[in-house]
Amino acid sequence: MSHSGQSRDPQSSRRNDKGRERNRGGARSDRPGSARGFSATAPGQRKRRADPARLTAFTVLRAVSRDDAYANLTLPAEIRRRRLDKRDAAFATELTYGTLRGTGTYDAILGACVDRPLTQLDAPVLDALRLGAHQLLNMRVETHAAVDETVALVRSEIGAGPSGLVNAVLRKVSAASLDEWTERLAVDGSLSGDDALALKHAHPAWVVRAMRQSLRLHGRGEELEDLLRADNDAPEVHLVELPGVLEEPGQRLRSATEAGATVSPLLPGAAVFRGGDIGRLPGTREGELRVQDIGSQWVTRALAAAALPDDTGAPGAERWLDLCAGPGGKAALLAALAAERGATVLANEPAPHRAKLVSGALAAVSPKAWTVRTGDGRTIGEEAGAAGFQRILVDAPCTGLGALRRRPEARWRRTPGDLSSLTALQLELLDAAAGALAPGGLLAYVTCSPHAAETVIQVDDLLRRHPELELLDAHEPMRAAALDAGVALMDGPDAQHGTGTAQRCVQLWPHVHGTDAMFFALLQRPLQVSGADELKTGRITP
Ligand SMILES: C[S@@+](CC[C@H](N)C(=O)[O-])C[C@H]1O[C@@H](n2cnc3c(N)ncnc32)[C@H](O)[C@@H]1O
Repeated sequence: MSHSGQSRDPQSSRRNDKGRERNRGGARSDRPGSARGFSATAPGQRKRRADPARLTAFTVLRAVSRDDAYANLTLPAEIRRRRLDKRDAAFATELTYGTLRGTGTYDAILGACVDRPLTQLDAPVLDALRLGAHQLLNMRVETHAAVDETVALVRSEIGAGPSGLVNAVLRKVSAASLDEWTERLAVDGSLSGDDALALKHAHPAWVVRAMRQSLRLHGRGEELEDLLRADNDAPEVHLVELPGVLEEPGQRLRSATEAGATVSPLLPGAAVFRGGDIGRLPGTREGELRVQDIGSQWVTRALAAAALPDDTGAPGAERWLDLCAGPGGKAALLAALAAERGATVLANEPAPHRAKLVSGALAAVSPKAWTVRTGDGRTIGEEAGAAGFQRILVDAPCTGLGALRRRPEARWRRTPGDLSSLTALQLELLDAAAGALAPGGLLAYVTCSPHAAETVIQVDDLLRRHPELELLDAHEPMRAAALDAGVALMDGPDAQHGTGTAQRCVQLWPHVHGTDAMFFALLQRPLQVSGADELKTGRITP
């Protein structure tokens, strides 16, 4: 298991108790298991104050396990509240994200070092142990610093009582490297195949199996470990300048590049930002320059780029629909693209607070181009009218297994049980969207999950229920929307080689495209639907 880039070579350099890196030179005193690596002072006499970065990480870990909080929202607020400087903020981020991503594996290791089931430990103690285990096994923190600082954290935040236990357990953890631990546990537990990979790469075994199945469907059966590794890397930050909203197009992207961003060779208007304060970039406050994964940008642009039949017979401007719009990332780009060609977008979202976010996201685009509806997407037929919508985006609620890099705790929160309610909702939303399509209209089905049940199987089921729909080759509009390097990704050595339905859909992957694992299928309603098809879909009764 590797987490962010800084933990690749744990022996090359180490961090001192403040998390500052220092060269270890030839000294081996802090090698795991070496008695000289530990503080000679008894836990009861050591320092009592926790350092701010670890305290920040611990506070977020507690919020995640106690309140089901989202680390990607809680951590920045906590960093601001404690006024951490840049280095402490980076250290706190790695501590928090790494600990959360690795939770399942660290729990397996801690389980082997504690003389009782982990469920019998107080939750704050368990969080502190996980934090210590991450420093020992996956960061370049000196062993004595990882143990002493975690014990200090426990003393100041929980009390002196458990500090002896935490000290003893972390010493046991430090006796082997992460690879040694995972090998030992795999042997002891007779783990093989996906279960062993799950432990090694810190993914739940059901997620590993789902990833394997999906990769196979898309002709990438050999790439499982590459994907699992990529899931444990910190994602790059991608930016988009909304098209058509500036008097001087490209102006916001230019200032972003002057501040260190690199223009993306994949898509127009996109850039990659590898560090710095995004909020300071001109245009972010106004929403003209937005943070958005390139995968999200790509599928949105592809829906806009896909060709409609020459004459749909529809009078007036095209009507587009974003059925599941909250919080509005794709809606903003879609509306900007719509405004450029005189089309309008109806952005629908049932949760009122998320609908507000959608309005906020759309604020940079001419208000003539969009409307927000707060309502259940399954009742969208009310808005479709006789003419229907020419382009519909169904960016459905899903397990989010394609965005594991961004939401470090998500993999341990999701369960296979979530799939049945989500796939049922996806099915109903797709039916509603199919019913709202104009003749010749296009329906883009997008998920931020590569799970077969939410993607290819869902599309196959949709085609069974709606035989009038045609599944188009989604690669075509992806090429049309892309710059040369993006086209090369669709066609070159990295192109996918799936079969059947999977072959006509696009599945993006973090380890191939550097994006979230976004799925994109494109379906079209024919200009004229036969009476037999209408009968089958129940749109007319015999
Ligand atoms: C994957 S997110 C959409 C992300 C969004 N398109 C973006 O790019 O910012 C799915 C959205 O579907 C919404 N949703 C949940 N149930 C829904 C329903 N019955 N009808 C329409 N949308 C629904 C959720 O509130 C959530 O905001």
